[in-house]
Amino acid sequence: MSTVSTDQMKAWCEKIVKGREAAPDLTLGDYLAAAPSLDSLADVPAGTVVLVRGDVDAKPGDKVGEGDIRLRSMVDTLKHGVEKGWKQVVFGHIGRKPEGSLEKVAARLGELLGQNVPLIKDWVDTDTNEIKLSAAEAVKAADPGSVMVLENTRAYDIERVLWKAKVEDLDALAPKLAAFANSIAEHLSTVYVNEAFSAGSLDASSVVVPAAMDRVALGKYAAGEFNGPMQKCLKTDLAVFSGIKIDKLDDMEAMIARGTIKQIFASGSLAMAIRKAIGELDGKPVSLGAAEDPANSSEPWYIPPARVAQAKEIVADGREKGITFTVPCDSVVEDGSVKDELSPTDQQLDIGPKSIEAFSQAVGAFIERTGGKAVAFHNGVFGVFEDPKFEAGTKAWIPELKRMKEAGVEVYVGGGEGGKALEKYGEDDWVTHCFTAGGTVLNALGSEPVPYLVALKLAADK
Ligand SMILES: Nc1ncnc2c1ncn2[C@@H]1O[C@H](COP(=O)(O)OP(=O)(O)O)[C@@H](O)[C@H]1O
Ligand SMILES: O=C(OP(=O)(O)O)[C@H](O)COP(=O)(O)O
Repeated sequence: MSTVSTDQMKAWCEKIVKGREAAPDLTLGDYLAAAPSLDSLADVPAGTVVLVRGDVDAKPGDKVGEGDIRLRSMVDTLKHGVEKGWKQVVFGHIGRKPEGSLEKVAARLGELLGQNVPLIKDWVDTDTNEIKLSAAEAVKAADPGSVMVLENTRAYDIERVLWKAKVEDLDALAPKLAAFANSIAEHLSTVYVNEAFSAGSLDASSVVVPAAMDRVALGKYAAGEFNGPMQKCLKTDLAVFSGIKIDKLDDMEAMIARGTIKQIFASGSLAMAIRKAIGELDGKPVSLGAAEDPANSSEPWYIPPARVAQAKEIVADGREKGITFTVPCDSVVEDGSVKDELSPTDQQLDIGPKSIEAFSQAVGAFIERTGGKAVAFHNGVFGVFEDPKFEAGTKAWIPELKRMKEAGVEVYVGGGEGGKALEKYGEDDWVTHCFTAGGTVLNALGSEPVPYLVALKLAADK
């Protein structure tokens, strides 16, 4: 059994927390080449306990097929383990809060696998961060070929301690994280599979537990997504960035640097930074309204001056490379009215009708220019689409994806809210492929490595 010392854990976590900074030259391809495949575990004998970090953040509906796409993504890997006679222990998070339960998820996994999938509710001693012996006994007593689920990892603080950790915090955190990982290795297993494609946060179950494992592997679904559709997206011609997370500008920069993008559509709240940048470059000042008022600096839609400066560099550099930028020219504000220019108190919550028309025309021009021989990647939503008052931009955009696909364009949709909008306003077959993950896809295509791939590489390199 592997045991990780506190110093080793500290060094491990430092690499995880630093991400790209720790290994600036590594690409997605390097991480994928390093991550062992499920087939590499062919010699693991029947009866072995195998940990599966699962993509269990799902809300199963009444029927199979509803709200369980991430659970279905795990079926091939889990069936493989059942056939091998492994005792598989699925663990992972549901939602952001500690209260979420995996009860429905375990039941739906049972339906998908055609076998009883029990939930082990109480499995970490919160004083010591070690595995409770009752949970270890339950796993030991399970039959070969069984599948169990451990209750929501985020119920325990240890799962979340790296989320906001800085390198200087690691002295205090390393002993606790080492205790957790070592206890899992001692009482559950040292064989670990990651089949949690969307779990891109710094959860201990994704990025720390591999430190104490003897064998690790990337699940079949995740490997297929990274090696298949993701590779197409790495060569996208058109990138659509939308939504509220302004740090997507970092990903835009990284994608542009890869050299294939010829056209960018920016929409939603984050597009305001690009719109202002274009205004400044072209001598036509643009107001961001409430989004540029420092009084709102703690709001998720606040756009700091540094982001406008970054957007200016992106646009100036992009134009030199021949990239065209399409951004909204009007906005829907809080009271539902449409404005070309925002007053200092207006908050932009959707794009207006002129912008909808402009994006549609730009899609037409893209299809004409490429003859449909192109790849398009879409991320995010064009407004607060959950509220009918602010859904028009997103609702009108989704059929444009269908239009592109029908013209021959390969259309990929990053999961997250963009995926939800496709579900709400379109059909699966309107696009070539919709990912089951939002953040992970942007990490893989953008500026930061996918944390769990970093951990699998570190484990494989041990
Ligand atoms: N002005 C806005 N434009 C777009 N989305 C917004 C805006 N204000 C708030 N949002 C919210 O941001 C979320 C989508 O943005 P984001 O989280 O960046 O997308 P994703 O989850 O696809 O990465 C949605 O819930 C949306 O309602
Ligand atoms: O829903 C998820 O990702 P997504 O919103 O990026 O698609 C994953 O469960 C990750 O969730 P997290 O962002 O709470 O770590």
